[in-house]
Amino acid sequence: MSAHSSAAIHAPASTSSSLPSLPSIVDFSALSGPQLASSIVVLLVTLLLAEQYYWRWRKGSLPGNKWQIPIIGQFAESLHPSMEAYMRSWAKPLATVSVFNIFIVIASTTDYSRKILNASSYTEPCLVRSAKQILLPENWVFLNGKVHNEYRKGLNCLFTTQALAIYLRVQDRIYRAAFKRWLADPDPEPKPYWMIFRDVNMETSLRVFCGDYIAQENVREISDKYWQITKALELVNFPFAFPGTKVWHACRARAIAVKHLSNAAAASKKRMASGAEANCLLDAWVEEILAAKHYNENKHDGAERPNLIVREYSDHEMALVLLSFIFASQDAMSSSLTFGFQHLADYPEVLAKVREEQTAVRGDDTESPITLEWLEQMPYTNAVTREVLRHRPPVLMVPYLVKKAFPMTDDYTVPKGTMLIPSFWNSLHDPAVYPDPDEFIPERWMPGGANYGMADSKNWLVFGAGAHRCIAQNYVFMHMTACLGSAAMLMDWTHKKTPESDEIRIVATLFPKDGCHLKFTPRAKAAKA
Ligand code: HEM
Repeated sequence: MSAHSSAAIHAPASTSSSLPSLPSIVDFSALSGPQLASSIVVLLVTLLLAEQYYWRWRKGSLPGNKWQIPIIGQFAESLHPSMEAYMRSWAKPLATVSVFNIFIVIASTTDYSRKILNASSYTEPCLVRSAKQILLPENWVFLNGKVHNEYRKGLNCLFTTQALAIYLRVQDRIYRAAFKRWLADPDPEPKPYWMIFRDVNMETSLRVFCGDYIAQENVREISDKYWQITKALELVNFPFAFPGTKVWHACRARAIAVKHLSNAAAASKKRMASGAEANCLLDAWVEEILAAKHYNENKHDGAERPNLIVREYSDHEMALVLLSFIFASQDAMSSSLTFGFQHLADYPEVLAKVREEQTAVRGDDTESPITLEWLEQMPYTNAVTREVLRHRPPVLMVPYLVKKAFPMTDDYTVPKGTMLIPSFWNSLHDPAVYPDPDEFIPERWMPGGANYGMADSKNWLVFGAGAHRCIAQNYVFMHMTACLGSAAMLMDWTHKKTPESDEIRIVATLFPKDGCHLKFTPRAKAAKA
């Protein structure tokens, strides 16, 4: 038995012999009924006043309610997030909220957001409050500092040009199959497509990540169950994962996903050991590990190979990395695809330019799978992707946990334990940087446009910044540009505008409030025009 556990076992015995027990200090049995009642009232009032005092102390000079609803704070509001409420909190550079006594500071200027994202000695990523329960505490996304940087370096091999070329082949196959299904829909009326885009996106992710190592019925199962995870992605959930709560459902969904992903990792290791060709992200990863091992065993000059991955990854560890990718991508990508299709229908002049570019690159060839070389020759379609991401940034905020008091301004230090949230909407809708920021204008990214060549400008926070910036930015551009470009080439679609089309619904990320009513029809003749 370890020294630690034996000390823990012996402690109560020694304390009970040296300290008076609680009833001997406050002998409740000696109190009359009214005395007991008034003692309890005094105790409760003291606790409630202490809670209010603590709130004001943490808030300091920052704006925010003078008083908090006891215990739950603004929990009710956080259950139904709305753009209107978010906009109110972004009206000030720093705003404060409390939910179940979790003190939250929301930062909404570019300078503050960047300061937080680059303060890894003061902060660590906490995603949303329930994320550790859902993704499991050992997941690499919760690492920070040097150990995080090292781990992340080992994952860079998953997003090389060579790896992206493999993924693009898989994506092309899945989009085309989805387009066929949408075109074959006999219903003449437009219908909401946001959940359909979501399903296609999950299928794309799982096939890109796991190839054919996951059976179709398991892809379906993960996709269906994953909705439970999306629904649990509230900033702050009910604190206990009791059976029936959203977090409890999400943890059950995660267990199923991890089981299938672990099995896929094991199958990829087995297949790649026999020298097979890489067909998916897992294969590309295993191939890299095998190549590194081989190099290590055979190197003659003792030189280290750059980006060498020398260690093994267990099936479970690989599954958790894939889960983190699904977690990071599923909702954001579904949101961006939905707005991409909606905007192309609402701005026919933009769609016409996309088609012109697609035809210039592909000619009459609508059948060959899209390639990385082709994508490089599509600056306008890429500009559409960039503008969709700016106009409707799918990740509005990234919560961090303050692990050491963090001097935010000259007169305000964010206390340890605070959930500190940089938010990006204001940066991406700043009229000084993006003229007419609420308009959808892909031309701003083209030669002669206001933002041409400014992809790395200070305000471009779509993918965050600093050590935890999105690892898959190139993948995102490839995914969106390939999908929207091919759709424009192969189909026509109409968007039924409703009063809610331009309003935003928040379910983990942003979607058009009406779910985006679309109807797809073939474009065989026009494609040849
Ligand atoms: C429209 C799509 C996407 C958007 C807008 C987006 C945005 C973001 C943002 C804002 C962050 C946090 C950055 C920070 O804390 O500074 C992030 C992190 C991350 N993203 Fe993405 N993302 C997208 C798609 C993806 C995809 C497709 C993947 C995986 C295939 C992915 C994997 C990750 C990972 C693993 C992290 C955490 C990185 C780390 O902690 O080192 N994301 N993403």
